[in-house]
Amino acid sequence: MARFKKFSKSLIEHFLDGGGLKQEGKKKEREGDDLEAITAMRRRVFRYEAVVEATGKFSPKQKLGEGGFGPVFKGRLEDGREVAVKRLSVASRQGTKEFMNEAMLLSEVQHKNLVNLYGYCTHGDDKLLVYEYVRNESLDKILFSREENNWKMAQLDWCRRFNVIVGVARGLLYLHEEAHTTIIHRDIKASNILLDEEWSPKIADFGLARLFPAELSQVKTRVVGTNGYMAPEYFMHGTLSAKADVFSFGVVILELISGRKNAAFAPFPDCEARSLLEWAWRLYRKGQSLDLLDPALKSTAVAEQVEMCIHLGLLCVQSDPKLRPDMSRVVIILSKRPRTLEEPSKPGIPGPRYRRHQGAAHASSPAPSAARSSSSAPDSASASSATTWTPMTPTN
Ligand SMILES: Nc1ncnc2c1ncn2[C@@H]1O[C@H](COP(=O)(O)OP(=O)(O)OP(=O)(O)O)[C@@H](O)[C@H]1O
Repeated sequence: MARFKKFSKSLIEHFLDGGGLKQEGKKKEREGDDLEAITAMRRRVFRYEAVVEATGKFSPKQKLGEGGFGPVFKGRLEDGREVAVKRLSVASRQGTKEFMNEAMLLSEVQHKNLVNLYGYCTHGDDKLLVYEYVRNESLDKILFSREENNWKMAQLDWCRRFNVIVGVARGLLYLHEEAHTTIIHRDIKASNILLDEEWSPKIADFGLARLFPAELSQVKTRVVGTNGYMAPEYFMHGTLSAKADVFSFGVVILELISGRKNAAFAPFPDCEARSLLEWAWRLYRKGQSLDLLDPALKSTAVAEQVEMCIHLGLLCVQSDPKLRPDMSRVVIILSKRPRTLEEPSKPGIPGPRYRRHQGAAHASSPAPSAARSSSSAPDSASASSATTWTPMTPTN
């Protein structure tokens, strides 16, 4: 942890200084560390012209999508590698420091269930992140835009969906407990889970991730997140712990099983629930969990596994973060499939990308991410008529 802090700070200073090495007054050991780190970093710095060429001058035809930090373009580098280039929009108000933060985090963090950052570059106001291109793109496109993704949807049978659950769990465990420092993703959702050519999941978008001091169990911080996935304690009070990711992961499990988007859940005949989580909970209590199943999974589902995953999903989305399992327990549950699991308590109500307005300090003009977000009103169950809601800005 200490090493990473030192590493980050010195590299940010180096780049903000236009590359000048501040060697004066630094200890030899630190100089060695810095030089090693800078060399590693330089290897990852792309020429702007190379990125422009790879993406066909950021051709709209090569645009893969657009998130809170700006558009993402598909490209091919001179050496043949396919890449996804995230062009951070100037209007996103993300500063050079944050850009460096994401770039450094990702280049340090390597796991088969995390998207690999090949490199990055800056050019004037332009800041670009160059990622490996993940062939089957994001889970949300497959699950929630089925018509355009018919073929991919047909490939996403139960066995593959189960593997996605397991892979994302492993990726998150790595971030929370195994990486050189604890990293809370903060924005786990279907659009941040990419699927490779073998349908293996890779967690994307560490733009919201922050270094999280291992010695603290939780910190108070600004709230950033996405409609339908945010843990209630995080969006209501800004209380962030790894259990916020566990909550979002639970939402993803239930979306994968039902094929329904939590944020766009609309009650249907005979469904009294107002949200996907409530629906899953009610079915579970009636012993009818399997009714949650996406009809597209009927022929491939393994009933016992599906039931266990629904149970696990409900444990993850419990209102009280202390009751949610941590990711190491989640991975154990998924691999050992214990016969008995504790009863889940009522699910929490996920927050939108907005938070309760608590005075002038929180008032800010809508950030592009919030403005573009499909979220609209806060969840009715958690909103009071006297409450106003402020769009969240990206972390800075
Ligand atoms: N490495 C990648 N490989 C393939 N497709 C990608 C890659 N990265 C992003 N994409 C595609 O680009 C789209 C936009 O990605 P991005 O991460 O910017 O936004 P998002 O996750 O949808 O939203 P937000 O930034 O608000 O969280 C994704 O939905 C995904 O389909």
